[in-house]
Amino acid sequence: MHNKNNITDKIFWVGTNDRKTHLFENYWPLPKGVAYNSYIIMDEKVAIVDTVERGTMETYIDNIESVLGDRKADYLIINHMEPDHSGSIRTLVERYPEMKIVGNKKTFPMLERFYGIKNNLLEVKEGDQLDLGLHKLNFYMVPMLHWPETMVTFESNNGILFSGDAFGAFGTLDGGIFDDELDLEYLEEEISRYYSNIVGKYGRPTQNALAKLSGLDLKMICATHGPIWRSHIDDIIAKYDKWSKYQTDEGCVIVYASMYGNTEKMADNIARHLVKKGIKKVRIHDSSKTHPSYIINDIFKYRGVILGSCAYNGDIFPSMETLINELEHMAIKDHVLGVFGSKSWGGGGLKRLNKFAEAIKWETIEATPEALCAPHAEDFDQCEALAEGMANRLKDLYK
Ligand SMILES: Cc1cc2nc3c(=O)[nH]c(=O)nc-3n(C[C@H](O)[C@H](O)[C@H](O)COP(=O)(O)O)c2cc1C
Repeated sequence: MHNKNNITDKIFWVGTNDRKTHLFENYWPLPKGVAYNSYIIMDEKVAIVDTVERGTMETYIDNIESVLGDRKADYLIINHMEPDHSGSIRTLVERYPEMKIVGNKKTFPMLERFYGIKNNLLEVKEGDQLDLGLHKLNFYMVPMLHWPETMVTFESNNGILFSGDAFGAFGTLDGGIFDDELDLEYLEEEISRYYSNIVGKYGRPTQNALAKLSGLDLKMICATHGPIWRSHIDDIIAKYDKWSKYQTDEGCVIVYASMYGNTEKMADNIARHLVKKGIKKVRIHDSSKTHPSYIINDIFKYRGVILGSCAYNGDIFPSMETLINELEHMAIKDHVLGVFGSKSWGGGGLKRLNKFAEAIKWETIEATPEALCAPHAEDFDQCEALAEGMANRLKDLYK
């Protein structure tokens, strides 16, 4: 690394950008890549905070060496054991065998099982402090944000929170590392998509963590992915608060599964009536074309959700099955749901959507149109009734 990335005169970003990987966790698309952030605190004692995914390890080791020079690392702080952050631990341990590994009681069993490391451990618990000299590291447990062992590290002299995956984002750090150096408009969708898909299931633990950290005087938030927050701290905290309370705006996400266009026609008809009835923010997705991560991200934004599927071999169309499985698994709360479908004989799509409605326990709209082969006038009347029910409910909720 030719440029050292200073955060303060003694703290450095030594992370890496990954523009090669297509799918994060082998599932979530990365159109704008992802950064793995790691930090070094240079003091009487030297501490490294988190590591990077092993695929970018060579760059990472160069980055570390350009900051450390001949010095050795004294501590490695592990806020989170997921392999995109722990993947380089074994290499660091080989390089700095004296280095103490700092984690909590849930960190170390994972460290042993993943990497066979069981020596030189320093266990910390809630409220413990590690003194590096000028820098004091304070540890807070934030379980299930988004793993059981997750903790955060607060450097109290500079007001810097090393937050692990909390406040993270997809997207590489292109030329800058701070929020005010980067184009946040360009990254906006990647910030919310990271929250909704990676952290989104854990609304309650996120709320608990926000309450716990609310007393800290934060000057910077250094997450393990995405920008370092220093100019928009209040904004990102407000967003996390809103998202983790499942608060949404007036609007409706329509998702359809359609092979030959009949179910799609119904979706378009419903959208038209929604807009006519004053709902401006309408987003339509084809479940076979759009990855669930983008649909889930929209569902985290808007209160209304309308799902429609054709019947397929006695059941629902597979791409819609994938989406509703994921919604159920994530247990997203507080939406208004409408469902519709199409069939040519015994059906299957709408039946499955009705089962989903029971399981997810969202408020539902009464009209549930189901066309036989192609939608006809009476089906479009039902589509209008569904749109009207949704629009009225949304207008009522946001008046
Ligand atoms: C491979 C295949 C399997 C189907 N399976 C069923 C079924 O099990 N039950 C049913 O009622 N209709 C079934 N259909 C018919 C479609 O669900 C129906 O024609 C529907 O209107 C298609 O909607 P679309 O034009 O949006 O794709 C099937 C159609 C295809 C092509």
